[in-house]
Amino acid sequence: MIEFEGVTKRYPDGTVAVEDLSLKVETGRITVFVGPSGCGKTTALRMINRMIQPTSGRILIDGDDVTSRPDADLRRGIGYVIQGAGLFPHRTVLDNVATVPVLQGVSRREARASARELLERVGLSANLGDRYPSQLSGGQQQRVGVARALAADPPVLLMDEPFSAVDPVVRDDLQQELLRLQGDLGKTIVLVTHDIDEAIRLGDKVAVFAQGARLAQYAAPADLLAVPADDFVSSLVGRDRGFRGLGFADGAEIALKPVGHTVDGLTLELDADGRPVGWRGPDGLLPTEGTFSDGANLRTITDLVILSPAGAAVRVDEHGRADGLVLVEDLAGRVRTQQRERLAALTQDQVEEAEAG
Ligand SMILES: Nc1ncnc2c1ncn2[C@@H]1O[C@H](COP(=O)(O)OP(=O)(O)OP(=O)(O)O)[C@@H](O)[C@H]1O
Repeated sequence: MIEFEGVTKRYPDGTVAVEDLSLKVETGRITVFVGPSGCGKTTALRMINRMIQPTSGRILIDGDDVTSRPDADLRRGIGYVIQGAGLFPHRTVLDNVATVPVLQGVSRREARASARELLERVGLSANLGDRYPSQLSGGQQQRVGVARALAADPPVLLMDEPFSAVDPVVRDDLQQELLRLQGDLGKTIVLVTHDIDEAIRLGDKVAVFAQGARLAQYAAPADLLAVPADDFVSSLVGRDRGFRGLGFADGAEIALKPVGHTVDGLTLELDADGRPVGWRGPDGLLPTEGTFSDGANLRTITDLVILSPAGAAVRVDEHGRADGLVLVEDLAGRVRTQQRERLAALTQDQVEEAEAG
């Protein structure tokens, strides 16, 4: 766990970038600092690895004050990824990734072999290893930046706007890749972004900062969407928060209708193996517009219901065979209860937090 205890940073010109910040970052999870430009996100992040010294207060990693260890020793356990990757331009990709392990005494050969594996891990083909950073796309460079930060296998990873220099499509890929990687690695990640959608997508918990790193809200993304703490958070979270919140609601508990059910004169037609072909009705065959399977969230299912000519989403099993239908009314029933459940869970969490001190 990383703990900020009453941390303040006042720059020499008098600017108070962070004022009395207290916050606990959970081990093995992704915590996102989000907020408008200049609110103190980067300053707060860089105090963790002591690139910036707090004016007052303490930061503890697993109970140890970060000031109790030499900088080099501290940073060995903390990977750092920045916007635009910050790669060494005159070193090949492989050597960029191998830099820190070589500095730590790992043989060059061994470090390069692990670097190759790491490149594949972050979704790059190992044969890009001999190129120089300028010979890669922005998204590829960013992946190399992540590989380099992971090379020393640090338990903590700090990421400062890691994906903001790339276009939205690449950004989407990189975000997905980070979530996949984190599923394998379980690092303690602190990620700074000004993009609330990125925060909601990536964060296990999101710290919404106002000016001076004042914590406006610190909550799971689903809770930020369901119950923004104040107008500031509400305006940052933006529109459609109810609909976006459905992305965090499990679709497993929706009542299903049998596949043979006729909806508005339309019946689901199946092929010989039981896979959906389309909706058969008086006007011929209409498309199903997609299917969902176990694990789908309410947002996905709602989208399918809206797109379906029958107003029904088709569920399929692991072989692609239709095994149930979700009709508008069944969806509505689930949507009705899910916000109530979320509010009840929030209240329960608050009670437990209060009891824990
Ligand atoms: N070295 C410095 N000297 C004086 N003021 C600084 C310094 N670095 C940052 N600041 C100021 O501290 C405040 C917080 O800056 P910081 O970079 O932490 O914000 P941020 O939330 O990361 O912003 P952005 O999203 O624009 O990067 C800003 O008002 C900034 O101008």
